[in-house]
Amino acid sequence: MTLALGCIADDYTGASDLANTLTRAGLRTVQTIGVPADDLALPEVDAVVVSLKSRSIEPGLAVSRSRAAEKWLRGRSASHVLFKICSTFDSTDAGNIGPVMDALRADCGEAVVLVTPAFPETGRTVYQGNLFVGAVPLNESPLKDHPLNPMHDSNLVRVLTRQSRTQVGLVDLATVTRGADAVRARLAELAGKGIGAAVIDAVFDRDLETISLVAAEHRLSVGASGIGLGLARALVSTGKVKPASASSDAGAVVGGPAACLAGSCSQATLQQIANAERAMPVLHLDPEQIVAGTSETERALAWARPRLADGPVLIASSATPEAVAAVQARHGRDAAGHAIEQAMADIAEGLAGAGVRRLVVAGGETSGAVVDRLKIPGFLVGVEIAPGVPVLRAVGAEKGGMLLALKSGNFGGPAFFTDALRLMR
Ligand SMILES: Nc1ncnc2c1ncn2[C@@H]1O[C@H](COP(=O)(O)OP(=O)(O)OP(=O)(O)O)[C@@H](O)[C@H]1O
Ligand SMILES: O=C(O)[C@@H](O)C(=O)CO
Repeated sequence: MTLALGCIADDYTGASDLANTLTRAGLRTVQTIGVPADDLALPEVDAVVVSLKSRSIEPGLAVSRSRAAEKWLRGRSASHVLFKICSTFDSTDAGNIGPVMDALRADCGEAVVLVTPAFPETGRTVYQGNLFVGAVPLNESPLKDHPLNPMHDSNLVRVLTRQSRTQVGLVDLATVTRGADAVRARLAELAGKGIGAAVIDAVFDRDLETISLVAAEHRLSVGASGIGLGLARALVSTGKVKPASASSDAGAVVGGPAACLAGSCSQATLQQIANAERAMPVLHLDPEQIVAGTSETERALAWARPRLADGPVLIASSATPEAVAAVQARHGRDAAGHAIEQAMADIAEGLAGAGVRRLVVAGGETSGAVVDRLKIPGFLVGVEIAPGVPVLRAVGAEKGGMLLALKSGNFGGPAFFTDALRLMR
């Protein structure tokens, strides 16, 4: 396999967002869960997105897993590797964006790494190094209340400086607007000063196209699906990849029972759950019971099993920022998050055992726990449900053919769950 583009994603929903973007731009793309095992049969593709669950783990572990993924991708001739992070730069001052970037930069000998989480299609833009979510700076957006990585600073030069060993510079919008040569000159200037990473402004897709023409000449970039789109377009426009048409359907019909699981506590997901109440039975889990280790999982499965024959069900742990803060105050942020993720994985396993073959999951960490438990090694990308969320068809012997949708917390319209199930036939 010879790859035109290698990608390492720090969570599974982000990986499917990127795989969707690359597929839509004409790259044959597969999403793998972790570094693929030698015996996993992969189709001939232009891009592989290796999904890691490395956004909120201990930085040393995030670094070692990312390096292993990079080694695998470079071993398949990927001259450029995109480290896919969240378009809202989800991370803490300890990492993991900076430490992973530093390690991958050292491995590939890059002088200065281009960094931009801009993804205009979903309202993420960067100006003067400040990340905006829609009309508001990151620190005023709902991300200030994220259960695992609350974001309190919109200035990415500052945020990345706190995480990285290298100095961080800025390529501003005025430079990007002057074109690729101006960006090259600015990067050379930064590299000359020993600055190893540059946050780059981008407001429109055309800015990302300019940035990506330059990024494609480098070995490494860090960003979200916006730069992924730019890189894909650069590969197609320079003739390095012959564009493939995106598949127009999700493949063979799977049928059978369907279910939705929500562990995301984002405003978007809370609204989508409220909307789903009108379309399907919804069970709200009790986080206190989960953390206390009682039989909340069995209660959920006993509730779901008799209902599955009548149509889809939704099981949610999602709660308001105030309720999340109360649970975290009592049990600790990581302990609560981990216990709830594992409960979701238990429930997913039980649902699959009850015959569910179509599963929608909301939340990156939640999706990671579920997909790991189901032991799915990778996905082919089907139709797009909403920007950044495709229908995924599992590959591999055990769960092959099963359909999933892994929704990033903030993505999708109010009717996301019913939209997804309509396309997952
Ligand atoms: N009621 C709750 N109280 C406390 N923590 C919760 C509750 N429900 C879910 N969680 C935890 O909150 C975290 C949500 O993270 P997750 O990545 O799944 O969603 P997200 O951050 O909205 O999605 P994304 O990363 O795709 O943007 C998980 O660790 C989950 O277990
Ligand atoms: O970039 C995004 O916003 C998403 O793909 C994501 O990573 C959310 O977890």
